[in-house]
Amino acid sequence: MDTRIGDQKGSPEMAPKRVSESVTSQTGTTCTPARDVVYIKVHKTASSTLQNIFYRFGDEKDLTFMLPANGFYVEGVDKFKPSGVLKPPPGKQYNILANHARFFYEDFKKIMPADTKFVTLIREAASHFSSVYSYRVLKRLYKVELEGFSLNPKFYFEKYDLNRKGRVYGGRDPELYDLGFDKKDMNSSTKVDNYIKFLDKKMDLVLLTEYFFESVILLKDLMCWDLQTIVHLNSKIRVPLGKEKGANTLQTNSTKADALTNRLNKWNDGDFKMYDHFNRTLWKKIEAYGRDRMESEIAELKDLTQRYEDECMSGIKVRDISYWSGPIGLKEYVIRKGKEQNMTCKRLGMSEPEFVDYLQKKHKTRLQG
Ligand SMILES: Nc1ncnc2c1ncn2[C@@H]1O[C@H](COP(=O)(O)OS(=O)(=O)O)[C@@H](OP(=O)(O)O)[C@H]1O
Repeated sequence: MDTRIGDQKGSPEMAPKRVSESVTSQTGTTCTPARDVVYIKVHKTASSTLQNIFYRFGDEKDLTFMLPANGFYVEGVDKFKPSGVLKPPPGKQYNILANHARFFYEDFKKIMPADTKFVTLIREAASHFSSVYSYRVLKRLYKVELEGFSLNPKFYFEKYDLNRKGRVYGGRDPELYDLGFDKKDMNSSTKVDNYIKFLDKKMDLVLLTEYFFESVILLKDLMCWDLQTIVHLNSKIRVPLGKEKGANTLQTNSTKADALTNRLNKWNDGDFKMYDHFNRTLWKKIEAYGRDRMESEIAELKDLTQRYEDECMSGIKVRDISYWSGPIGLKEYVIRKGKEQNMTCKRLGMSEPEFVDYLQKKHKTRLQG
């Protein structure tokens, strides 16, 4: 396999493969890379790390993204709002949705090509909730720190959140909410169970944050992609700033932390159940894929990623987001001098806001013909 870190403008052997080119796997089977995908980007699940993979793939191949007309969110709280997204260029159909959007299966199914794959990424419930609580500074909404909230979540939820309407939500079972489940039904275990069954039927793959490497290898297999496509650098890694270090984050290795985790899991019992279900299905898929094969591909992916990082990046910087999200920053990458025009490096190093802005501009240029 040619793993040179190329630039689209470089010599032919360095150019990324055309979409229609087939890929031969290590087991010798041949397939044609899929290019139509709806990725439901659930908040705080490492979703930006995964999004960068879809963005790079689609941008390299000049595919058509379903992009918000403004900002990062595909609008629609109860139903999809077509006016909130940029239209496809004349004669084109959308290929990829990889922005935050609630899961409106029927609407997306109608607009996307027939062979579209549906995928999502979810995270273990308690650490997810704690990440959401910190990032969205939910102590401002609930007027209490995470620990206090966890002692009586129903009270705070019903007082401050139940009747609020909005795309962004962190009250109870936020992952199920992003995946389209109605927050008023969170109390019904039958409805939760049925919704998990529905997701199981509609999703071609549910990735798990905690097994990110295994998950992206399965994604590669589902999409018939090569290893380069799933190289990734981690995005939105929180860096505490100032003296509030550690506030509202889930500490590990203490009885107090275990008790908090248990309370958060209990409160988010829908997300907990959903994770448990898809944890089992993921491991079945890993077994079917072959553990040895999985391990060796993960090792190869890690090596390759390290090569990309060494060749493209000279270090990291911290984007201060304390103006809205409390005293935290997000880790971002600094492109090595001389690599600024190398599209492979540029795409890999772009943060979500930079990439969305770049894709929106590119899309609008295509709309003008
Ligand atoms: N590869 C990989 N594996 C495991 N965890 C990872 C990975 N990449 C990012 N992260 C963690 O994901 C959190 C950010 O999630 P998102 O990118 O979904 O955030 S956002 O919704 O787009 O704001 C954030 O978690 P918290 O620090 O707990 O908030 C990141 O540290």
